[in-house]
Amino acid sequence: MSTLQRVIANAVAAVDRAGRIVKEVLHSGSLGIIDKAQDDLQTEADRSAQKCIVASLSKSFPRMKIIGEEGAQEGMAAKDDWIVKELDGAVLKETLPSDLAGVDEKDIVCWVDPLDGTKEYTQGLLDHVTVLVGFAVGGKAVAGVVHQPFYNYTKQADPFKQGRTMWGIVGLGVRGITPAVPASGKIITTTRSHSSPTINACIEAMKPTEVIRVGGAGHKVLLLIEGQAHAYVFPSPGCKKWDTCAPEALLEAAGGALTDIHGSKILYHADVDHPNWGGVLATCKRDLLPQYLREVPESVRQALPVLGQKL
Ligand SMILES: Nc1ncnc2c1ncn2[C@@H]1O[C@H](COP(=O)(O)O)[C@@H](O)[C@H]1OP(=O)(O)O
Ligand SMILES: [Mg+2]
Ligand SMILES: [Mg+2]
Ligand SMILES: [Mg+2]
Repeated sequence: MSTLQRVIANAVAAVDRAGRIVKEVLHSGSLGIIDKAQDDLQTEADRSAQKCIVASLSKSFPRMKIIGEEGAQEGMAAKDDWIVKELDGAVLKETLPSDLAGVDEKDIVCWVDPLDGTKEYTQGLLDHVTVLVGFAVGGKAVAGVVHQPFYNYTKQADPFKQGRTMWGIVGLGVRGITPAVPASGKIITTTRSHSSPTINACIEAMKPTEVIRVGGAGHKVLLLIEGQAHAYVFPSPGCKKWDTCAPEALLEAAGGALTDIHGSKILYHADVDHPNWGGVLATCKRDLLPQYLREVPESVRQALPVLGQKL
């Protein structure tokens, strides 16, 4: 059994526990909101869910490098029942692509966003929330685990029996989600809570038939995979590597593509800068990406630094 496969299997089990914590905090009625920076909130759910995922993965895979959005969380003990040792059986049944099967634990970099869509979580837009665990090897996003705790959420049913988990491995495919493409139009999804004149100018230049403004990098990539939007356009440095690693791998495994606004690969080595300085551009199908890249106005390109290598 390959190490990467065991790591992904553990992450699939751990995100479910993290999603439970996200629900428990919501139902406690006390979100414990902290302002980390302007337009950058953290809640008790972000803190505790990160502790759960990082404590679980680091216990079983101590040589893997794990980078979480909420930092080291020093002084905060993980409760015993937050530590998930289980490995998801469905992941273990798969056969990994040969280039990933032999990867050593110390060469895996894990990017954790314990709660993506924090702003929307605090505003009750619960379906925008995802838990993201991405895995990179050699700087490339190769596997992504995405949990959506409030998928099709209804207050009438048991909250802990709701939610879904999706995962994808580049070269293998996706599980827990069925890829589709929009039937017609030119539908762009983008931020609802971190907008800017540059973002709006870029979208306007692309002449979409519809713009879907929703929260979360994970959520927007799910819209691409499920055929509700053609492109995710975010020419801003606001998204960090933990926002894009798992969504990028899931999208690529589903046949789409995610790069920066210049078409350069986003790099996920352990020592990289955390912000995605070149912004984010993603399409539901990989062959749609060049068209959207050509449509990025020169003024928008000038506003964002060029980094990395072209895809
Ligand atoms: N200016 C910003 N500061 C901090 N985080 C940001 C910023 N812009 C985007 N993000 C992160 O990227 C995600 C996608 O952006 P948006 O929802 O605006 O489209 C956000 O939910 C947030 O992740 P998180 O909620 O995990 O902090
Ligand atoms: Mg955040
Ligand atoms: Mg995020
Ligand atoms: Mg987050």
